[in-house]
This record gives sequence, C-alpha cells and structure tokens, in this order.
Amino acid sequence: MMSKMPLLRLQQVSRRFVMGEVTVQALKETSLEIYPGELLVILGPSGSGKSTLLNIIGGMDAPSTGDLFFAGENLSRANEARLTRYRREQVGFVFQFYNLISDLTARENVELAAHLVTDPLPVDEVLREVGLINRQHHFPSQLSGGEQQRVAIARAAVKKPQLLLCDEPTGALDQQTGRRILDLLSRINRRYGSTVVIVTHNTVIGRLAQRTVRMGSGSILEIAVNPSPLPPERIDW
Ligand SMILES: Nc1ncnc2c1ncn2[C@@H]1O[C@H](COP(=O)(O)OP(=O)(O)OP(=O)(O)O)[C@@H](O)[C@H]1O
Repeated sequence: MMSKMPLLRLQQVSRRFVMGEVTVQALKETSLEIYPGELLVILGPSGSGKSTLLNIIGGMDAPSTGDLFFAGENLSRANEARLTRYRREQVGFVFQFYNLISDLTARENVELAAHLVTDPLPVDEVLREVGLINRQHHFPSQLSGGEQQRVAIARAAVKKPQLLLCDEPTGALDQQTGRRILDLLSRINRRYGSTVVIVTHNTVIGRLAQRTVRMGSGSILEIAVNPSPLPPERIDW
C-alpha cells in the first residue's frame, strides 16, 4: 500500500485561529500522506486538532501555512471555485449529528447529493447498500439515530467520492448501532474503493484501521500500521 502514490499529502500544514489577543495553534506543522483505498483512523483527545485536520483535508478550511496536495494538485493554492468543486465531487462528509435536511425524505437527501456530481451511483443501489430501501420515504425525524447516520453515509457515498471523511460518526450512537455504522463504512471502503478517514476519540475504533494516526496538542504523535485490522463486529467499546 505504501508504495502507491498518495491520494492526499499534507506538507508542513499548520492552522492558527486568532481571536482578538489570543491565538490558538490548533494544528502545528503537520505532514501526512493518505493512500488511495485505505481506511485511516485519526485518534486523539478533545482539542488535539483532529477536526481541524479533517476540515483542512476536506477543503472546508484552509491551512495557515503549508501545502495540501490532492492527486498531485496543490489545493492550498487553489481558488474558491476549485475548492468548491473539490468538496462537491471528490469528498463526502459524515458528521456526528448527521446534518440531514429535515424537510426532505431519506431518499431526497440522497438524491440532492447525487445531483451535485456528473456520475453518481444509482440512488436505489446506495439506499439498498445502507439497508434503508424500505424507509426511503421517511423524514429524518421519523428515523432512529442509526438510521439517520446511514442516510448521511448514503448521501456521502452516492457521489462516489474518492475521499470519505467521517468526524465522530458513531459519537451519538450506542455500541451496537455504532458497530453497524463502522461496518457500513468499511463495506463502502471495500466495495467502492473510497479512501475512508475516520476521526474519533475512541481508541478502540483504531483496531478497524489499516493505519492509525495519534494526535495530541495539535501534532501527530504517532502513525501506526495495523498488520491485522479487525472486522467491525469484533470491536467492543
Ligand atoms: N474556529 C475556531 N476558532 C477558534 N479556535 C478553534 C476553532 N476551531 C478549533 N479551535 C481550537 O483548536 C483546537 C483544536 O480543535 P479541534 O476541534 O481540531 O480538536 P478535536 O481534536 O477535533 O477536538 P474534539 O474531539 O473535542 O472535537 C482547540 O483548542 C479548539 O478550541
């Protein structure tokens, strides 16, 4: 895996937030390579910079210094239009609290995302893949948390994104439901070849990954290769 060209490369990326007199160094100069098709878990305590890193990877936030390369293209030099296209077409995002549109049904939420790209997966196929074909006409408020998260994953996956970025995707769910979500993410990783990056403070989830990145105080402390990733059903927390 490591001999491949990275899909994404961060080179000495930092992010500072300036609030009046106070400057927070959310991310210190950080370098990381993410490979096509891998499942990577980013671990670290609250405030260690995980979400900041993920937002930069997803083009939702820009580095203060340093460069971000996607398939060799320097996105930190890209204009806003290019970044918008990157977020729309190359990246799928899954959040802790689903962020679905409440007055659209499950199916309509997925269709909306499908319209953003030129070559989406068939909506039916994705709804079936996440096990929601029978609930496709329900509104988010009529679905459980786990079901809403599955809609959110379907919405991200329908775009066939090269990068699927997940920020605490199981954070609001009980263990059994969380395991089902992890299983779904790893299936999408295998079935569609999407590179999946999961940010979590839950170290146990790292056992799922081919590599784990451990963060602390805005830095990467360690990158570990996992020779035998566990299937989600064998993960307990
Ligand atoms: N928009 C912002 N403005 C100011 N400070 C910010 C902003 N975003 C993040 N920070 C600060 O940067 C640091 C890193 O935050 P970040 O959200 O990346 O950590 P995290 O590891 O994702 O934490 P959590 O697990 O709690 O989400 C924190 O000190 C945070 O307060």
